Amino acid sequence: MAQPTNFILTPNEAKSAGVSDPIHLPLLIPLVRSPFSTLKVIALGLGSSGRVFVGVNVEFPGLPLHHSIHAEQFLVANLALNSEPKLNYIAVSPPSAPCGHCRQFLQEIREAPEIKILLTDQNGDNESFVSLESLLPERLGPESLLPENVPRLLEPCYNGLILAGPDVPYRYPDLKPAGLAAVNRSYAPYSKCPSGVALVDRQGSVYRGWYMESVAYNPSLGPVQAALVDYMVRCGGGDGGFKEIVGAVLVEKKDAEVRQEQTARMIMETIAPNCDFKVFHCYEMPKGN
Ligand SMILES: O=c1ccn([C@H]2C[C@H](O)[C@@H](CO)O2)c(=O)[nH]1
Ligand SMILES: [Zn+2]
Repeated sequence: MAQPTNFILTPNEAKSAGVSDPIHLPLLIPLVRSPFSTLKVIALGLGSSGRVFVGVNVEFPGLPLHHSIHAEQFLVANLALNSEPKLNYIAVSPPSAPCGHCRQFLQEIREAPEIKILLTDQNGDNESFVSLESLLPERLGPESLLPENVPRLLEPCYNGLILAGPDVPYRYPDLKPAGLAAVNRSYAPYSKCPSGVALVDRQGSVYRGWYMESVAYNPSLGPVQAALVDYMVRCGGGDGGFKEIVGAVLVEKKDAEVRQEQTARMIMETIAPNCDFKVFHCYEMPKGN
């Protein structure tokens, strides 16, 4: 079996792999294994901590194309799920620039216009960094709809949600607290309808991810996709792919205007038909508590 991809490299690991400068990010491309796509796209990102993050595109056979995860979106979710405060540089392979959808999704990061993107010519030569601003001028940014002080995608946030009763038992007890922790970190400043998903695999390992919105709504990343990013990052996608996932919990507000339940159930039924999928509701902790 091929070595699983290391989706997060410490500064020392990046250096050992020859990446001592962001221009060397493409050296990591041959090390990335990406089992979930026909056309493979790899995104590499250097965060402000010096860690290097990897993203791959994920396609879901049996689902409409718009449920796919772009490599750059995977990369951003990988940073968010692992508390990286800033993304400074990106390189995408095959030598290309992020598509329009990804340029838009990246806008949720504060000071996004300053993110540097590595551009290469068709031969993979003449590399140089350009700013995201130059690739997406006249952008629609979060400041169009949000006040300055609202935390942006990679900034810490806590939504103050608690689980609604009654406390129904569920066969994978670790998933409820993991789903609650996830919904509390969900980035949903536009709809104010946060959601989180926790997954468990056959080995009992728990993964989690949360809904991440875009000011343009459509490049938003669903909570199942985000949890699958965690699954890929931490176990490489598993030997049996997503079918290894045996339990899934979605936590969202009851009667939320933006509800994930039907979509999340449909995705899980398609990619992991034997998975036990449950929804739990949450509500905002009354102020003053
Ligand atoms: O910026 C892009 C553009 C496309 N893709 C993926 C999506 C799909 O899986 C495949 C074909 O478009 O490439 C990305 O990952 N990033
Ligand atoms: Zn894209």
